[in-house]
Formats: sequence, C-alpha cells, structure tokens
Amino acid sequence: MSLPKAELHLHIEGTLEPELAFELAARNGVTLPYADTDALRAAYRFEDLQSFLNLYYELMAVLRTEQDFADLAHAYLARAAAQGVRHAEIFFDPQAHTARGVGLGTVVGGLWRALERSRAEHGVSTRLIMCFLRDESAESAMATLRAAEPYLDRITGVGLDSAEVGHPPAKFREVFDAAAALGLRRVAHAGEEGPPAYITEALDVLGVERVDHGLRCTEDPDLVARLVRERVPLTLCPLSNVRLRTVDTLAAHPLPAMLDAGLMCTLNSDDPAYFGGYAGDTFDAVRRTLGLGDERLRELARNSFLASFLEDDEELRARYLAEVESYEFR
Ligand code: HPA
Ligand SMILES: [Zn+2]
Repeated sequence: MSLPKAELHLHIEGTLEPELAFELAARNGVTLPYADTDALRAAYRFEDLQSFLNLYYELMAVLRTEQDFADLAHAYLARAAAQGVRHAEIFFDPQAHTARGVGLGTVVGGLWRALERSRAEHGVSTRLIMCFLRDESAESAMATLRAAEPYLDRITGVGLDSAEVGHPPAKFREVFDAAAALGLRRVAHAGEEGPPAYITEALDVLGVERVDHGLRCTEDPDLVARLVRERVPLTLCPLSNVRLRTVDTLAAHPLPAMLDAGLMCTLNSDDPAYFGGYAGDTFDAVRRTLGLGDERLRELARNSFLASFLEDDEELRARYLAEVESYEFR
C-alpha cells in the first residue's frame, strides 16, 4: 500500500535478503552454511524470538566493509520508498558487529553513505537509532555508548533489543541516563515476549518516548489506561509477531482491539527480510486479514509521523501529515 507512512521499528540487519547475503558472502570470502538462497529461506521457520535471533546474528557474518553496510541500507531504502515509506528511523546493533571485529566507524560510516543520499535518491528522510543488546552486559552497553561519541552527530537515539525475557529494562538504567545526558532520544523493545511490567519499567526507569512492540500491555488494563492517557506510541510489528509465534495467527492479532482502546499504535516491519513483508505489505496484510477500514489505516499512518523524531524538522512532519490526510484509498 502506497499510503505515506513512517517506519519507526526496523532493524537494518533484518533487511538482509538471502540474495544480498550470498552476494556479500562471495565478495568477502565468507562461507555460509546454506547451499543457496532457497536453502537459506527454508531456514526461516522460527519457534520464538531466540530461534530467529540465532539466524539473524549468524547471517551478519557477511557484513564486513563500509560498502556492505551502504549496500544493505540502500537496498532497504529503495524497497521502503516503493511501499510508501517517507521517513525511516532505522535501528542498528553495533555490538553484533564490533564483537566480530567490525569497527563502529565502519558500520556508521557505511549506513550513513546510504542515508545521507536517501532524501535525494529515494525521497525518504531518515534517522539512526543505536540499539544495545540486552542479553549483553550493562558495561558493554556503556562502552558502546562511549565508543559512539565521535558519531553522535549521525545518531538520533538509543534503543534496546535482542533476547528480552530475563533482561529487564532496569539493567540499563545507567546507560539510558547517560544517553539522555548526551541529548539522545530513547526507545526500548518491551512487552514482545517479556511481561507488561517490562513496559512500565521501560517508561519509568529508562524514560523511553516510544515502546517497541509493547504488545503484551493488553494483559494489564491499568497499563493500557496509562498508555492511552499518556499517548505513548507503540511500534507494533504484526508480521513479526506471527512469525515469532507471539500471536497464533494474523487474524488473532489484537491490533483492532488496541486501536479501539485508544492506544497510539503504529505499524512496522521489524525484520522484513525474515518476516515476510515490508511496511506496505504489512498495511496490506492487516487491511486484508484484520478488516481495518480506511480511516483506521490513515490513523496508523498519521500516528507514525506524530510519533517520529522529527522535532528538528516540523515543516517536514507537517508536509508528511498533510499527505496522509489527502491520501485517497483505492
Ligand atoms: O523483534 C526483535 N526483538 C528483539 N530483538 C530484535 N532484534 C532484531 N529484531 C528483534
Ligand atoms: Zn524489533
């Protein structure tokens, strides 16, 4: 669907399509433990978040040079633009690369090469959000933040991702405080597989401005009431929830009930190369399967721009919002 939209929950490493993975593997002399792209695609059957993360981290071995990261981001931006994305706030996982000996400068430098040309080349404005891996230590997160200081002119915010259960937000209190002191925006994955209490903790302890996923808030009516009252944006990823078995089927996804409850929901693709669809595909799927009407879809698109970190360019946000309001559904 070409409805203008912002994508606020997108892991750039999760846009690595099998074809590009094999191309980069050949370029870098990396051997993948899959015969070809079909064999790799056949491995995209996940039991839960961890089984996905295992493959997600394994495939990153092909990303080695600045050019690799630039090619990865360029391919994503072209696809996103073709599906109506006007603005993308892109996550990346520095620790997953520095642990393999790929420097932070290589990662940020490569991504930036694609991002700085994106408005002119694809009509997509962008921001970068650096995520800490919550299954790594708080010390490692703090070291990553310090290592990122030379690049903060290109980084808008920090996030928190990877294996959730057993790694509550409070573990990262100090690094999020330090990030705030550096003027960085804050978001965190919470309530994907973890309990509703992690959502509350992300808000109260980490000071996040958006909750990534936040799906399990539905189990706690008081929390839902708070999220509605405070208009906390949730970056939902329904195709991801189905593939990682957080919900049984797309038809059973609570998105319609969450909208009816007044929650400020946005629709996102998370790791589109792995979960079967980019942003426009996600809008198409919820329209088809959940029967969301045009005005609900418009609300989701409007929310995406309202929840985006465009405070430094309100003129651009206003232009995007006007495009949403005048969009004609077919
Ligand atoms: O959906 C996700 N959840 C947590 N960590 C992640 N890293 C990439 N995608 C995800
Ligand atoms: Zn995610």
